[in-house]
This record gives sequence, C-alpha cells and structure tokens, in this order.
Amino acid sequence: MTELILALDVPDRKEALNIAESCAPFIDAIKVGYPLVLSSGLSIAEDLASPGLPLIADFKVADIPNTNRLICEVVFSAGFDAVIAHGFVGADAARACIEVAHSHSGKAYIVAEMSHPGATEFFHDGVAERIAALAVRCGADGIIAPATRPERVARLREIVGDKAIYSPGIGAQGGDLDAVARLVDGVIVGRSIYAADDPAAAAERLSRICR
Ligand SMILES: O=C1C[C@H](C(=O)O)N([C@@H]2O[C@H](COP(=O)(O)O)[C@@H](O)[C@H]2O)C(=O)N1
Repeated sequence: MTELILALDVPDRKEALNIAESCAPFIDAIKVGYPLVLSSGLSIAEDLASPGLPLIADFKVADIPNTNRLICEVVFSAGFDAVIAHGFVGADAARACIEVAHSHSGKAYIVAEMSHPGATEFFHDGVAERIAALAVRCGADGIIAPATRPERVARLREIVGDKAIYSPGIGAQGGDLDAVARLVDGVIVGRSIYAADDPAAAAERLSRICR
C-alpha cells in the first residue's frame, strides 16, 4: 500500500480546514507548508488535529544546527508529527532536526532530490545520492524524492533501503502515480486534490490507485 499525503497548500484557513475534513477518509497524512502556516499561524496544527491524521511540517529546514534545533522544537511543540528538512546543509544540521524530531517521538524526512525542472541544475552527478546516504547515516526516517523522475526514485531506493521515500510531483507537475506508486512509501499530492472541483472525490480516486 502506498500512503497518500495531502499537501494542503491552501492559504485560506477556512478553505484548508474544509478540504482537510472532506479528504480525511481517503488520505494518510497532511503536509502543511509555508503557504498555510504563514497565513494561519502554527495554531493550524491544532485546527487540523480533528481528523486525527499525522501532520507533516514542510518547512524545508535548512539553517545551522542550533537554528534547526530551535525551529524543530517549535514545530513539534506546536503539535506536528514530522518535519521535512534539507540535507544539503550537511550532517550536523540535518542531525539537529532528526534528533529533535525523535526526542518528541516524531519523524524527520530529508529532501534528497526535488521534483521541479530546475532541480536538475544541482541535484545531479551524485549530489542526491550523497544526500540520501547522509539521511541514512544521520538516522532520518526517510527521504523526499521526485515523482517526476521515477528512475531517480529507484536509484535513491538502492541507497536508503527500507527507509521511507515520500514522493511529490504527481499530477500538476507531471508525475504519474502508476509509475511511482510501487517504488515509494507514499506520494505527496497538492493541486490534483485541493484544486479539484471535488477534492474529496479526487482524493478518493487517488487513494484507490494507492491501495
Ligand atoms: O521536491 C519537492 C519538495 C516538496 C516536498 O514535498 O517536500 N514538494 C512539495 O510537494 C507539494 C506538491 O504540490 P503539487 O505540485 O501536487 O500541487 C508542494 O507542497 C511542494 O512544496 C514538491 O513538490 N517537490
């Protein structure tokens, strides 16, 4: 089974909560990023608690170790269950996020390779492989890898083994769910769900493919 994670990039708090509630039966977690948290504040984590789904703070944490630690302490104290951090900042900085996450019985996922076209300017010639290996070495719970490039997901799977791989880029970015579902532990989907005429129906349709 492949998890379906809703990327709730909906700046309007009321609309976001309505979409989360309606999609809850068909999704496995909710990813909250800057669009919603900057518009609604960290208390959105409390508002989103009612569906009882894991909440992932997608803040792409990428600072020095101490600042990463401070950020993650706020994230988990606000009620999030997981955090997404960058790995290019090095093992000490990534480890700061991972250690705080685990101290709160939470999880930390490291971005190994991104899904958008510009990512290939830097995530090539082994860079992503090095970040994936860093994630494993630092004890991360998994990595983020591009659903837009299934061959890259397959390569990174060779490095991370049975650690989780969560893949964004399905639908709006051109990624094909059928092509990656069997390679990953979960897919991260935003616009194909929240921008659909009927988000719940869209989530239900995708969840059937994921099961
Ligand atoms: O490489 C990455 C990293 C990042 C992530 O998941 O960490 N995401 C996020 O995944 C979601 C895809 O949304 P949509 O395109 O389905 O509307 C958005 O919230 C992006 O910020 C990527 O899209 N690619």
